[in-house]
Amino acid sequence: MIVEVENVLASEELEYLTSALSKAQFVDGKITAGWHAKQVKQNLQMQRNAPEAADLRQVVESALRRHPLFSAVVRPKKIHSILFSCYEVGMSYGSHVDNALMGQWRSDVSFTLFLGTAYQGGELVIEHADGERRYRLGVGDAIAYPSSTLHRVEPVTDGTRLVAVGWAQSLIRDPQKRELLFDLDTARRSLFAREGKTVEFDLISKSHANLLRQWVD
Ligand SMILES: O=C(O)CCC(=O)C(=O)O
Ligand SMILES: [Fe+2]
Repeated sequence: MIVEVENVLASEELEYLTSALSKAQFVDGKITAGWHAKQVKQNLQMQRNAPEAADLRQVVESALRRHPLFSAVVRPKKIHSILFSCYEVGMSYGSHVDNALMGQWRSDVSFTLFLGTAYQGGELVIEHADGERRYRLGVGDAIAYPSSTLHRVEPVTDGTRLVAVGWAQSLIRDPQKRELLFDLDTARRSLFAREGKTVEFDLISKSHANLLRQWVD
């Protein structure tokens, strides 16, 4: 499931991130790419061990965790490997699949959090069996998509594309099971809002809880 998650960042957080990133040192993005992705990765990223890096990653992680849609769809066990990337004119990231393992953590869901819109080109393109979809979201919004997909970032033709990217290992490894739990949860909440705690609500809640118990990693 691909979800667009709006308003992940509060305005102070966005300001804090963009101001810190405007002063940060950026290095060649190839250093964190897998051996095949290196061939097509042309961007810059903030040095991972810069003194402010851990703080900036924490802002992104906690903003995502507290977002009700992101947490319900992704069910993150671990949010990891957050990077701050910058694409200047001519930079792009060709078609690739993300590494399945990053250190000890699995990548189930990839995300991009958009930190600026002053650029042209630079769409995130996700490939599907039946075609491609292109994404370019507003500032402070994020997209979450399966790490199993081939995807790319189109060349930036004007301005600078600044994003935070990262990965989540989900409590529910199988994307179909994750979607099923999300649908059941959405349905029971809407039923509750309309009719309160009915017998039907209790039965869906029971099924939801018991499936979660069976499937959680
Ligand atoms: O910048 C993006 O939207 C995605 C970048 C990407 O695919 C990656 O860093 O693996
Ligand atoms: Fe990627």
